[in-house]
Amino acid sequence: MTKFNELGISKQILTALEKMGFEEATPIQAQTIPLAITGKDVIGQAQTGTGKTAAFGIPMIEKIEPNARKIQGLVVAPTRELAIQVSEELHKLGRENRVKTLPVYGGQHMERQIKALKNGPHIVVATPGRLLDHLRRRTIRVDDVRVAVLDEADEMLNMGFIDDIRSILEAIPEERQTLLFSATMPKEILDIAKTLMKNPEKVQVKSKEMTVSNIDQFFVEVTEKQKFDTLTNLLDIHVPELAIIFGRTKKRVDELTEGLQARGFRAEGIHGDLTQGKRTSVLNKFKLGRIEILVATDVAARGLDISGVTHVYNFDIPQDPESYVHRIGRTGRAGKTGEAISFITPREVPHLHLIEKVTKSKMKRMQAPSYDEAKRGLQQLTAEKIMKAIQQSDLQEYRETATELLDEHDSVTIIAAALKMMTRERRQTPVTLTSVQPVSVKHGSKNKGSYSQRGRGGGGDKRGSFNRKGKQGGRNRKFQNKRSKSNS
Ligand SMILES: Nc1ncnc2c1ncn2[C@@H]1O[C@H](COP(=O)(O)OP(=O)(O)OP(=O)(O)O)[C@@H](O)[C@H]1O
Ligand SMILES: [Mg+2]
Repeated sequence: MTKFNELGISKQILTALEKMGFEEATPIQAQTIPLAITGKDVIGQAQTGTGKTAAFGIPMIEKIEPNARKIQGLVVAPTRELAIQVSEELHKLGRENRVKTLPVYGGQHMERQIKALKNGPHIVVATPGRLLDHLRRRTIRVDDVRVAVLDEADEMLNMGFIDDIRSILEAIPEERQTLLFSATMPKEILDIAKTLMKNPEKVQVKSKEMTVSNIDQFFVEVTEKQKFDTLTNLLDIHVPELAIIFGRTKKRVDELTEGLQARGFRAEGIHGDLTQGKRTSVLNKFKLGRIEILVATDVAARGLDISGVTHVYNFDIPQDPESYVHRIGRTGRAGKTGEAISFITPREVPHLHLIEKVTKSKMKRMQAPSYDEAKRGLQQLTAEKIMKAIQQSDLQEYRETATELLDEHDSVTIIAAALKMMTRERRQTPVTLTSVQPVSVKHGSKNKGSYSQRGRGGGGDKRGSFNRKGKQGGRNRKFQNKRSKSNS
């Protein structure tokens, strides 16, 4: 257990941390902050949701000279939503120092962005494509950048981004400090990383598993055709506060979203083909709880920190074990608990074992629930609504009719009828999705079954004590626990 004031952090940031409700440093923060404050290049690897943002954010803010209206810190992140989130967290950390942060990402108005850049931000958090655009147009100057961070570093150094990242880093003066963070760091990516840094120190908060121990991991074996009904059954039984459902493709996400909406769930989809306005509004609705289900491609797999996500469903199992680690890491953050449920078709069983092997974790088998179990789950929900009405509403004007009904039938019959009327029969809306091919372990690689172009991930970290004032989410815990136990 490390206090922040033992880490050589300045007074203003300590005040900011206090205001954010952070009481103790997490292990990755305790181990990387003092090192990075001395100016060393650091590669930091620790499990999802363990505070890597502040681990690089605090040393970066320490290096900012607020009186100089120049970009002194640059963070590169793989998605727009993550850039926005990281920028917000850095803003909170740097508030007492009057550090200005700006997210810069694609899909935003170029002119507006250029104007904001002229306002003199100290830190820019950018997605690679848009950042390169600005560098080419000379609308961003990185000559004064002292600290550069690659968040989700293994993703940023992967095939899709590596050339952009090289160009970006080449534009920054060589005296810079470079910090790389991620929950996963496959060996070959680590080798590339070292070529971009100066004698980096690798800090790996070790643990047995790559995944977070307070996420309960399950798999359900289902045929492709059974997947959707199984999903809605599970949702009715689990009653997530907020859930993320990952689908393999954009089309899949669209179809899943429509299907869930047709069955009466408050669900919306997010993927790369939507306009930025739509992406932002869907994510905001989800954060506010106006929708309870976010259906997503891997665009939402990394870094996003949304409190209240109690369940992650892999409707389609991901190709890469790393992707599995990041996806399920959208729950069980900052010491909270969560559940991850992966759907596996019979042909994908070997792939399941590969993921388990690489991540060094185990998924427990969960039986696909029956429709009757799901209906009981739904009835419980209706029962909760009735209990709430008893507690919260004035029922006086309904009493007369109620008494009349009781003259005709016994109370159980009347309540059963009321429950039936208030409970939606999901299966009355049939939904058929376009089938997708099962994921397969690719043979002929030295890795005993490699997956896509990436390599194997390394270890993870140990979750340390994680104290934060604030609420633990979850609605109607009592009912939920009872139900999930009987079904998992
Ligand atoms: N010392 C702390 N005490 C309490 N809460 C913290 C602390 N540090 C960070 N947090 C909170 O924990 C949550 C997770 O942090 P963060 O998003 O930085 O995790 P991460 O390690 O980057 O995860 P990922 O690998 O998914 O990107 C955030 O809500 C953050 O504000
Ligand atoms: Mg992160």
